[in-house]
Amino acid sequence: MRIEFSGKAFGSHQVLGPVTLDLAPGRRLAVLGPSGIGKSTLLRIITGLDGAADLRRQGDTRLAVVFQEPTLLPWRDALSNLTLVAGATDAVARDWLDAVGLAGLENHFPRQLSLGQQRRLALARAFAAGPDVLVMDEPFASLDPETRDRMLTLTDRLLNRSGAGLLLVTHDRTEAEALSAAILRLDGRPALLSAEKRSG
Ligand SMILES: Nc1ncnc2c1ncn2[C@@H]1O[C@H](COP(=O)(O)OP(=O)(O)OP(=O)(O)O)[C@@H](O)[C@H]1O
Repeated sequence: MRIEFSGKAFGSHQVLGPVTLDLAPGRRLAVLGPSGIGKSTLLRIITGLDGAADLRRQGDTRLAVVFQEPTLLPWRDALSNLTLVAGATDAVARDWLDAVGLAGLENHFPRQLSLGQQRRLALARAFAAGPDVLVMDEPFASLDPETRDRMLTLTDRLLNRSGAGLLLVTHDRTEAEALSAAILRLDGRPALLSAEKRSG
């Protein structure tokens, strides 16, 4: 899917310049840039949570989004969080719960799960929706180093298993590298995306 728009302003503040971005299954991209540059704004436009006047989408690519906070339904158990929100069948939901190490916890409510388990549930939910591209907004921020490394390994494995592409927004280049994502820098005023040259 190609996403194109000529810019995004809030009032007189021109945050983003022209953007052209190609997303596809199997293609892994990471957007890096300083705080406040417009990374979340870019992601909100791509996922349709925010608008851009002349936004054009070519191609039909299903996106699933994982935010920094797990955003689960508190009054539904783990299984229902997948079947209701992702629209997965019971069998598909159980399979993804198993893949993230939550087998046996299908009937636990989010508050009965640790924060790490809640994040894995949110990841399972995203994959259970069968996306072509997984979109992640700072999903590993605020995790302790060990949990972060486990989540990175798990995400990499699930991306391989599903064949989905990735669009990751992060401050941290080691996360992009751990997921073998090509790095796009978002920088300048208004901000522009540019591919980072690989050295060596
Ligand atoms: N709804 C809004 N109304 C007005 N200004 C906004 C709005 N959303 C974002 N901005 C401004 O747009 C700029 C980019 O914000 P954005 O949250 O996209 O940055 P970011 O790169 O994601 O930052 P961080 O890495 O700190 O999360 C900021 O100057 C912010 O104040």
